[in-house]
Amino acid sequence: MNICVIGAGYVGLTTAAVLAELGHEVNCIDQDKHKIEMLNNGEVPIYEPGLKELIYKNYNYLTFAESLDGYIKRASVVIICVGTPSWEDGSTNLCYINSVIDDLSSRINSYKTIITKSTVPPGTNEWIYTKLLEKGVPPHLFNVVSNPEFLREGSAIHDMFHADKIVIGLRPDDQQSLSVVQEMYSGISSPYIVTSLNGAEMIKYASNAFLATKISFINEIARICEAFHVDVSDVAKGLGLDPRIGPQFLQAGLGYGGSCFPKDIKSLEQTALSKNIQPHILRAVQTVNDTQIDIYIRKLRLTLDDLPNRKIAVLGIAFKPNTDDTRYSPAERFIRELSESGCIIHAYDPKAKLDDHHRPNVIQKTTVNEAIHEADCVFIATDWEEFKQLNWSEVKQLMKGTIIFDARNCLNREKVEQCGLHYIGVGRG
Ligand SMILES: NC(=O)C1=CN([C@@H]2O[C@H](COP(=O)(O)OP(=O)(O)OC[C@H]3O[C@@H](n4cnc5c(N)ncnc54)[C@H](O)[C@@H]3O)[C@@H](O)[C@H]2O)C=CC1
Ligand SMILES: O=C(O)[C@H]1O[C@H](OP(=O)(O)OP(=O)(O)OC[C@H]2O[C@@H](n3ccc(=O)[nH]c3=O)[C@H](O)[C@@H]2O)[C@H](O)[C@@H](O)[C@@H]1O
Repeated sequence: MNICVIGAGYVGLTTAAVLAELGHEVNCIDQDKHKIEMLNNGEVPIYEPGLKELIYKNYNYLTFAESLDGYIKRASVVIICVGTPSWEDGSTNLCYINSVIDDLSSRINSYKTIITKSTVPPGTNEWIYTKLLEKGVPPHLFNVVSNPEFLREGSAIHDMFHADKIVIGLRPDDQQSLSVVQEMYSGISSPYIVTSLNGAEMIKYASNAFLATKISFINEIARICEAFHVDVSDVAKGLGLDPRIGPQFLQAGLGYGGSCFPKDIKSLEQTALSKNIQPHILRAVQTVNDTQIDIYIRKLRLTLDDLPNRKIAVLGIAFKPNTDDTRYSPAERFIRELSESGCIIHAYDPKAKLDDHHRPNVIQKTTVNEAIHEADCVFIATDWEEFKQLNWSEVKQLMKGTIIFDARNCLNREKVEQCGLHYIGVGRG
């Protein structure tokens, strides 16, 4: 098949590379000139494990361009993967989707299956269909399909090849799109969930909201555990063995971040409010998440006297391990809030860079040892494997103080304490 993927971000690039690997000819379009130049020069603008290799392997089946011109004509399938950020009030800003519809409408001259992979609120795909009709695209030349994406950054390629489901939302009279999508994904043996356009959009939001709820739930439980000197990791283990609950997404920590959970939960909240439905759970999930960092700053103040004159090594800047993505990263927010105390912060991350708007007392170091050197406290803000594998005797030698603050509960407490260091975790008594 000839497929046009619009948007060369985390989702668009992964989709393009995976579809090329499945044997399709894929044209990936992005309005960002710099990204396209990089891709055409053999560079990949984001860090995602295995992505560079998959793109190189399929270079002959992939093209990268700034404009849809020429590519739409050839494509039978168009996949929209542009960003859907939040407006100030939390509702979804559909300006990028809107501009794609404008770009597409004047170029559709033969039948296209238009698939939306971007996360969009219920009703958006119906609106896309109507908008294309209003712009004069004849109904026999297109159909609109909702195919939300469930990949996680850091394991995006694996998640796409081994998706636990492929969700397809169709218009009621659409008889042809399901077989088009099945042909496109042939090679991926995941179960299909076929529903309406609105149904597919809701499945995506409900999934992210449920996962975020699990995280805020365990973070609230961690607060209670702390007060009763109980280790929340034991509680999570006990909870997770119940098959009705499951073990995943019960890791207490600094709270959830990233480009999706924060915006998608806000968007679903606004969607509910637009229909006069009070989303009590969604509000509580956000309240817990928004206050999680404050708890750990307060704890740090209690643990270290004279915080303004201390040096803190913060390990981790990305919102989670195995990515360079810092969008809504709890680690970056923690660094920003902690820096207001005046203490010196030496930050380190294997892949992510601090943004340019930090105070002068925040310095990014290029190795973990440089960050730790002479530190009063080491604060684990992102659970990278590199931090879990640290040699704690060597860390002790390099540090000035002895406090290891494990804000992701990812370290082996005994190993840390055996080296004469003082371990503090999240909700671990
Ligand atoms: N990042 C993730 O892990 C996941 C993201 N999603 C959803 O997928 C969508 C995309 O997310 P990301 O890939 O993270 O975004 P991103 O911000 O990394 O990439 C979006 C790309 O679209 C391009 N773009 C915007 N308007 C355009 C236009 N009119 N024509 C051509 N290119 C245009 C931008 O230049 C950018 O490169 C969002 O709706 C997000 O919620 C869904 C599942 C996972
Ligand atoms: O819609 C999206 O964009 C994607 O959002 C998440 O994927 P992602 O944001 O890449 O990362 P997650 O692994 O879900 O982690 C999100 C945040 O929650 C935090 N988290 C996760 C799990 C946990 O137990 N505890 C916890 O604090 C992570 O540190 C991170 O900050 C979902 O897991 C994907 O299914 C979805 O496709």
